[in-house]
Amino acid sequence: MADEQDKAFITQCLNMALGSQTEGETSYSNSFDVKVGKEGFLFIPRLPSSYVIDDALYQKIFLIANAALYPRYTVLKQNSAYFIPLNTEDIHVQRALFFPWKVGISKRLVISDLEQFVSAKTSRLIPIMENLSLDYDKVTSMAIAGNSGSGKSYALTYFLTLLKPISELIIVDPKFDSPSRWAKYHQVTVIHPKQNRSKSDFVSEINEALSQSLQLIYQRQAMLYENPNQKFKHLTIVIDEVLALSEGTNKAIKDAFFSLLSQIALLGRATKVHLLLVSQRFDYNSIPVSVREQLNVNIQIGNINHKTVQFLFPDLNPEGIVIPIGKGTGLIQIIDNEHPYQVLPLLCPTYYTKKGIL
Ligand SMILES: Nc1ncnc2c1ncn2[C@@H]1O[C@H](COP(=O)(O)OP(=O)(O)OP(=O)(O)O)[C@@H](O)[C@H]1O
Repeated sequence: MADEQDKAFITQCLNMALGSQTEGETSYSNSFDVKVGKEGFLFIPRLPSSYVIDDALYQKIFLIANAALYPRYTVLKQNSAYFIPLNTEDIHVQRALFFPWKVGISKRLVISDLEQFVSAKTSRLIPIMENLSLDYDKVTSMAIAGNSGSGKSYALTYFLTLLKPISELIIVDPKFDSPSRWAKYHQVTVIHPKQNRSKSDFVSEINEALSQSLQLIYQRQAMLYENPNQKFKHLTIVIDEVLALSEGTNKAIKDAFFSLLSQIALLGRATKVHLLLVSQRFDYNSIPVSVREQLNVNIQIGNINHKTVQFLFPDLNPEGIVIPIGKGTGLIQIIDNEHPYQVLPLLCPTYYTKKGIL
């Protein structure tokens, strides 16, 4: 019954708003039909039609439906028209445009005591929103981007706290700020700049740590060669403000830094060595393209527009995605076998913790 209501509602919205896009044709003239399923809805054009079935039509339907179905469903933005074949012999209606959705809208997690939350957690999943969790066994590299004040450090502290029980951590903190304080409190290794040392010296120290991690990858690869079922403990290399490392650094040292990052991003997957990178933006100055291509959790917080999403979501036109208002909000994309291709509105968790750690 609910499906019938949703179908009637979507059909009505499309009839009224599509107008010029379908050359004035509507479902009343039998020019298209709508079908609702669990995973999304179908727009079934009746061909031949006087309108063109192309990306522009697909995006227009997305815009109309996503706004009309908010907050009942979140229609998942696709980069281009999503065609599916239909199981019929009738050539006029053998294809449909598919609009996948998630029931409801993204909801923020609010955690009243972060330490207690972490110690009470039994599964290895990392909760991100009320209906979204991350399986760390299935991802290798993560990136958090956002303008100043958007909530990157706050989100990073959350991830550090949740990762600590499941992963060894090496933290690089060029700003000598909250990650260093967090690391001191939790007795975790941290590399930060020191007063009497130069910038290049600092990046060399990071390269040393990256090189050791790469050695670990090689050792683990050799172990996997002997026993493919070998299990390893996660190791995460966390780098805050990556952009700060490449600016004003001696070229040879910067090149070595980029090369080490690339190798770790490429080879870390099977050997459970991860990168967690934070930066205002991820242009080609901050990380090599090959690292960007390996990222499988992309988080952009703060301002969301064509310009800000161009590095982490190069194919995405954010138009029509409802971005929640508030601190630590934006977009998230998880690329693994479990989640279909999707970019979701994100609200980073809000948590409370013992005073003085942040
Ligand atoms: N998810 C959230 N829930 C509640 N408050 C948040 C959230 N995210 C950020 N904030 C608040 O917003 C403020 C700014 O966040 P934060 O310092 O993490 O920004 P930033 O992106 O790291 O900025 P900068 O690059 O200048 O360091 C913080 O004081 C924090 O309390």
